[in-house]
Amino acid sequence: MPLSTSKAPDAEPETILQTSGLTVGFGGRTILENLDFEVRRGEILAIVGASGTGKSVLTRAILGLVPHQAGTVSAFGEEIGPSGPSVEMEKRWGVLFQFGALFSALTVAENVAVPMREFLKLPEDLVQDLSRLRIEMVGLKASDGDKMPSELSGGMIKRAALARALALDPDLLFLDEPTSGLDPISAAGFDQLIVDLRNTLGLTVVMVTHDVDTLHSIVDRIAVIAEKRVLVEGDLNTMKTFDHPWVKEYFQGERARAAFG
Ligand SMILES: Nc1ncnc2c1ncn2[C@@H]1O[C@H](COP(=O)(O)OP(=O)(O)OP(=O)(O)O)[C@@H](O)[C@H]1O
Repeated sequence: MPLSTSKAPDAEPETILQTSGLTVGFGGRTILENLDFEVRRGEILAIVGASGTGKSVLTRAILGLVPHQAGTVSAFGEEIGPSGPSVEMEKRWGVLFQFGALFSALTVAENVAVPMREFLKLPEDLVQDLSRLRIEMVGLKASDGDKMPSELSGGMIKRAALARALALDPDLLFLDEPTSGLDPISAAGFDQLIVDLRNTLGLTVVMVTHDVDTLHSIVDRIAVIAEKRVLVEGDLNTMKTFDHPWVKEYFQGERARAAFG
């Protein structure tokens, strides 16, 4: 059953993120070549592809965490120069890493406060209030803010990491396999949370995922990475009719049929 995905009314298609001719490689081995990709304001876009095709490399190249050899990356209408994204740009996006990447020696609330302390000069009581707000926004209890990451379940770790990704009230959210390791009910709950946040905060969401239920229930558009580029992009129906061995197996294979019906 698809989740409620109604969009904010002002979601005019507008490119918020774009790569043009992007080429990324390591030690003479090209992973992505001449890759064109765009993300429109307000959408939930999923990057899918076989293991090792370069989905994480693409997001890391966009975030400026790995260098690219050719092409351009632009975010919010501004090209990211050779020295990587500006601080102003970094403040406009939040990242949820695959395993949460919480600081194990800090409480949940302290983790959420890290970006605020790094980027904003706010009085301490405001930082604490904002951290609590973010924690509640992702469906955790305010009292969970006092817990250490080691005391959290897998689902709570994802939510705590999401609260930290939302710390600076970003426009754009990157999620790396957000539902991996969650049971189906927790995964569905997390998917609904992402939709709700997109709708209430007006976020744009880019996620790397292998979760066919997520693709079915909340994603607006899908970009398939294969053969070092975006092989095809579009909605689920486009994927279901695209003639390529991996795309066919992924979107029309047994597991896909179970999810897509
Ligand atoms: N820093 C690096 N140095 C050298 N090779 C790298 C580096 N980062 C990634 N690679 C290589 O790039 C290729 C793509 O990796 P990437 O992690 O993007 O795959 P992926 O599509 O995200 O896979 P998965 O679905 O399994 O997470 C892999 O062959 C990987 O070994």
